[in-house]
Amino acid sequence: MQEAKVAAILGAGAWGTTLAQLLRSNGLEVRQWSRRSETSLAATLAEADLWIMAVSMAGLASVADQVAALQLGDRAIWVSATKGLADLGWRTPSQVLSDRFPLQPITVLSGPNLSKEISQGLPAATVIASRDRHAAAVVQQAFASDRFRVYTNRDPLGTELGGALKNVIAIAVGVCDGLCLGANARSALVTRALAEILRVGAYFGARTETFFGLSGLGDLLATCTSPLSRNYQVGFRLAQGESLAAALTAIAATAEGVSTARVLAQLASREGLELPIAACVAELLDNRISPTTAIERLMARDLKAELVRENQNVASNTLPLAIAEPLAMKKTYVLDTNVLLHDPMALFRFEDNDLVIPITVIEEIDRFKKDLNERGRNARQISRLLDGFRSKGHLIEGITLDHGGKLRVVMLEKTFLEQLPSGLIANANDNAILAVALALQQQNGQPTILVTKDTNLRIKADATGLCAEDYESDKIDFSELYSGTAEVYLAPDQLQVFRREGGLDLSGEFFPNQALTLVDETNLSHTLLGRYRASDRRVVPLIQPPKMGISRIHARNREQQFALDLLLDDNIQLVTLVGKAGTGKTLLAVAAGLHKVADERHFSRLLVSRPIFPMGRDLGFLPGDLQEKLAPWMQPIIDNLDFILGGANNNGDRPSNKQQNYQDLMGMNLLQIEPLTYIRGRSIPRQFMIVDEAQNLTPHEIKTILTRAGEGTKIVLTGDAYQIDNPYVDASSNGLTYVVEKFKNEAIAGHITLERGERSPLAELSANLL
Ligand SMILES: NC(=O)C1=CN([C@@H]2O[C@H](COP(=O)(O)OP(=O)(O)OC[C@H]3O[C@@H](n4cnc5c(N)ncnc54)[C@H](OP(=O)(O)O)[C@@H]3O)[C@@H](O)[C@H]2O)C=CC1
Ligand SMILES: O=C(CO)COP(=O)(O)O
Repeated sequence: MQEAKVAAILGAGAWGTTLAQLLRSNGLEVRQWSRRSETSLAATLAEADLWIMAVSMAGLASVADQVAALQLGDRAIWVSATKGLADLGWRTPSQVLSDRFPLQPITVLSGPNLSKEISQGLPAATVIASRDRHAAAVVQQAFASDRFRVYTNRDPLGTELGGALKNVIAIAVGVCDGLCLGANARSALVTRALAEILRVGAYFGARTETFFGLSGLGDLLATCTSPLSRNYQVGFRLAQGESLAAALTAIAATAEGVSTARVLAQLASREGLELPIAACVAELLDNRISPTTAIERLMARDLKAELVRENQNVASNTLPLAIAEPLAMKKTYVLDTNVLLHDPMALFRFEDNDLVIPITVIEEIDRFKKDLNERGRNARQISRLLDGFRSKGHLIEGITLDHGGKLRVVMLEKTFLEQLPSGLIANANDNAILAVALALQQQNGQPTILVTKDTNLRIKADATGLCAEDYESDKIDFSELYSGTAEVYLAPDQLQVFRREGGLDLSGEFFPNQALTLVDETNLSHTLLGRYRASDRRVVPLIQPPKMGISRIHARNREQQFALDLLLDDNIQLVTLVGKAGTGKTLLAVAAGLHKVADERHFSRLLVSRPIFPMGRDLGFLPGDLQEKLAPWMQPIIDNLDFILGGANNNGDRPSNKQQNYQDLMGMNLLQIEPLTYIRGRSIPRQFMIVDEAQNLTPHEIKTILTRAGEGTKIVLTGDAYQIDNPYVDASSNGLTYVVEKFKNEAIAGHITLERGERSPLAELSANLL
């Protein structure tokens, strides 16, 4: 990971100065600029790794324009630290930046961060939000310290809306406190405000859960409960009878809630959004109502239920009360072809929102339906599902799905295409789908979101002002993937009990079969290894491999010991091993499989398989019979078998009869190596089955494999989420990552992430650096 060394901060107010202090104490070189500085903007930004925007919203667009005019390249990562909303087009600060710097990585920094407390060295936490994981990690690293805890998330929009909207609410709470209305009134105001914030979030298509994190609820609480907040102070002073001008002069700093309230009032009236608190604050600020009238107006609103969708069996009812109401706003999701080809069941994954399939998507799906691969099968499944829906009504008029949402197929009208911005070719399928979504956005009273796995289409949508999302229903955050291991600190006598009695009762939350390193808390170099047994909440010792090793292979590090333990336990029917090249995952799995089949005879056969995805450019037509054609793809497995059966040492020395050995096993029907293509439709009883390179499979494909497991079969999935050759999955949406998370609570499954490379120093270095 690239490390940030130089940061340029634009804005020399309270926040910019505090951010500079945080970065300097982490050893970064920091340059700060404001419109009054003597140093030039160009000199401040030149060669900096981070460009941090910390000017008030009022100056953000003009400062961004000045930076863009300098044309300094797109290497630096932007960090947007401003909290506000632009009055033109309701753009958030990072959107204003991305309009001008479309090629640069953009991150958002936001959280409960009253600058005064942070500059005094008091502890605080914040969020770095970005769609660009790498950029978020670099910025996280630059700011994180033992007094400033930095989290990341992938919802910059929700993160920024939380930060902008809480300023308005802080003004309202300041008024409430200034009028001495008490704690009950303040709590009611903050709670109802959360509903209002969520409503805005739903309108823009932000993620609901973001508003319950640090940048949402966290910042709302900090700003509404601390007199340090300038926005709160403005409200408090208004309640004391001061004019807005006098209040702003007195605080002598930015109170973003003033302009944000006006922007929200405009949004509410133009888009028909119910934002009573923001509307009242705006009227108060413009001196159209008094503080007392503002409060009276809020209290005199129509009586209504707190929970709008009571007694409906929908997911939102499991969420806190205040959020149910904003979720009542339905959205229209327009689905791209690649979403349905990736997951035909996507049709059922949008709760009670409305779904639209542009006719172009149907035509594209039709083109794939004869394919003999996964994509073809999914295309056929979509066609069958849509055909089945026809019995419920006309797809063009819309049919109601079981969850309550409407599904309709929308024809492409000429007028839709005419509305596309010039420069977008009307006869491209992507643009036709975009045109339908844009037209619906204009016709619809509800938020419209284009869902596509195509990054470029999402960028085009963004450029045309349409909200676009990746399809993430089966996505797992890879950076937070369950590792399968944990450390437990114990007293020396507890370690003795574990050793003496062959186990130890353990309190605490662990996953079934989680590998535990028991650390002596008085001597950290003294450790014992065990595995958590969930049935009786005990940690038990690992299975000891024979002295000769497993098929002569010995574990070389702790992670490999954990992996072998899972591989050797016959009660564990599913093992997942994730690790980069050279960590030994495939070798261990093959060694354990051979041992179980040939030595212990516990399984009737070792079946090793891998999906066929060429690495790099395809070789084209290959001569020979099936085995010969498959040889290049199966060679990595054969290399592992060579190594084990030939008893090769680490210098690569091997006896000359090695090839004979694995072919002997195949002749005896103890070993079978075959591509995954041949697995579908079969039942696989009493076999030790290894699926190598499982990161190239979709969740749906993995399901097909796991459901083939017959009586007494053990399945081992191995892979490296950073080496994906399948264009339809990524580190977070591939089947291997998906299975790790889905099975982590199951007693018949175990997982280990292997981090340490053991192949060679060069292999290890390459896997880390490249
Ligand atoms: N203070 C805090 O605790 C936090 C603040 N924030 C956010 O950070 C942003 C900045 O806040 P903060 O530093 O506290 O505010 P200050 O009022 O202390 O400073 C504002 C900064 O913005 C600059 N600025 C204001 N208007 C313009 C303009 N029209 N053109 C160019 N520059 C301009 C000012 O320049 P000059 O110095 O020349 O006047 C100054 O550098 C706000 O959006 C705020 O919500 C976020 C988290 C915490
Ligand atoms: O954003 C802030 C705290 O997170 C600062 O709030 P004020 O701008 O109201 O002081």
